[in-house]
Amino acid sequence: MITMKDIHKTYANGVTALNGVNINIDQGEFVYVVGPSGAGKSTFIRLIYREVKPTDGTIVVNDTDLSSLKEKKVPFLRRNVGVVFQDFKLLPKLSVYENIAFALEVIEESPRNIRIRVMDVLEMVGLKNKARFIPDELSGGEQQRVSIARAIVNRPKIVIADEPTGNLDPDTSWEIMRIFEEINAKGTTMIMATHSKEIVNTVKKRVIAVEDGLIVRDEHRGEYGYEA
Ligand SMILES: Nc1ncnc2c1ncn2[C@@H]1O[C@H](COP(=O)(O)OP(=O)(O)OP(=O)(O)O)[C@@H](O)[C@H]1O
Repeated sequence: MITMKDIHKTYANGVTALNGVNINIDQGEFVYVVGPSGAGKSTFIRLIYREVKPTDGTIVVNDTDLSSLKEKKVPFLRRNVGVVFQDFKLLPKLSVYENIAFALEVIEESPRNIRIRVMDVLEMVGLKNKARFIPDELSGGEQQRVSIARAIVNRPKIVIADEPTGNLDPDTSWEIMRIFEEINAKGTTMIMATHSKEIVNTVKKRVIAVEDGLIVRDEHRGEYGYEA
């Protein structure tokens, strides 16, 4: 499903973010990526949707070797990898509905299918009644739910979330976690980088800890393991 072999990443400025990462993540797993600031968590996550290319090593995602993937094939990879960001990254001038439909319009889904699928995911995240709102008219938690709906509308095999609750209050963060658990329960792999000790120690999952560009711990039903 996701395999990294001896992955190294040194950015153009000479900073080495990953320094020999080996990992295997199976379809349907729920994985937290934890570690101190600057440890390499975002770099690890960005490799999976080819936002970042490794300097060395091989990475295979959904049977595709990303090391040799041609640039023009990257959009095909991204159809199977939904991404959720800390700052939502919604298009401010488009409605909730349009923000989500956009992901399907680019792959030329029929208008009828688009309508059905957008309303389905809006129902799942509890925002059917806000389809015509623009992002500014929503709370942070609601905006994050829209971005989750956008990430799953293509029915990807993997959903990646980089600090998805970083800008949200605790109650809203639990709502977001409930949605991620529901997505995962349907067989989607969930990979989430987080600094939330409370979430990791409450909703127990596999924990991968990254420090200085290396995986230093990998435990099923693991603990956060750092001071919050
Ligand atoms: N685009 C980039 N260009 C140059 N250096 C980068 C780039 N992105 C990250 N880095 C550097 O790589 C190292 C790892 O960064 P990364 O963002 O992966 O860490 P992180 O664990 O996600 O940190 P945080 O918890 O603060 O988000 C850091 O030293 C960072 O400054």
